Amino acid sequence: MNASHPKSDDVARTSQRLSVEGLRTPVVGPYSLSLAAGECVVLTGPSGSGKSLLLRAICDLDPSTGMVFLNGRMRDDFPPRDWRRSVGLLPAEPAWWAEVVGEHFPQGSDGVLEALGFGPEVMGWEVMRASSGERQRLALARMLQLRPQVLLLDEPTANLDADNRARVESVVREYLADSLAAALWVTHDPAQASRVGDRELVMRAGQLEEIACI
Ligand SMILES: Nc1ncnc2c1ncn2[C@@H]1O[C@H](COP(=O)(O)OP(=O)(O)OP(=O)(O)O)[C@@H](O)[C@H]1O
Repeated sequence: MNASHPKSDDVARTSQRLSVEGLRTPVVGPYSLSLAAGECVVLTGPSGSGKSLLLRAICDLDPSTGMVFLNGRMRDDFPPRDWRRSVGLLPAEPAWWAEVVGEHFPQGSDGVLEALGFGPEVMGWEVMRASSGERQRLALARMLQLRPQVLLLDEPTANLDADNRARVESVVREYLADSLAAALWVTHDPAQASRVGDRELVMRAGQLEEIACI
């Protein structure tokens, strides 16, 4: 093997916000992909094809083999808590560890809650009184306050009407532009894929296929 290969691999990884190489769990993979700074890549594919499991594996919530790099640094070199703060997962059904919304926002709101359609009174709400669509938007705001460098978004607008869908799309696009974070955005909506995606990856029969976004 040519001795220059490892170095050129390092250069390629460092130039990407996220690099995934041969990532595999007992159920899905191996998958390889990369996300550039500021880029939004949409992930589509049939129900049950493994999109959510790929996001969980990248975030390190499920055991996996293969390699994942953030800005060229290997996932194994990060304390697990730091990895999960830097690579934020917004699951389809987010978990809540405190009863009142404000407890999840110790620094208060930084404007994201307002941009997502909430008034200041939301801080006093009990989480369980929020609708599923409200909880989805609250979970996005909670994740963004940690300033992640990669967003893994699992159908983040699945429960939303058109106005709130537009709010979420706009908040995420602005966040990526401001912070140069990258996003992997799972959607079943072709119109949304072309609105938010810079590229599209389709998961089909255990393969990731790249198609151009229209
Ligand atoms: N722990 C597990 N062991 C075995 N199979 C699993 C496990 N968890 C999920 N699966 C299966 O893996 C497949 C992929 O699930 P996944 O949730 O990733 O699909 P998806 O592409 O996100 O689907 P959807 O678009 O419906 O959300 C499904 O068939 C699911 O039943």
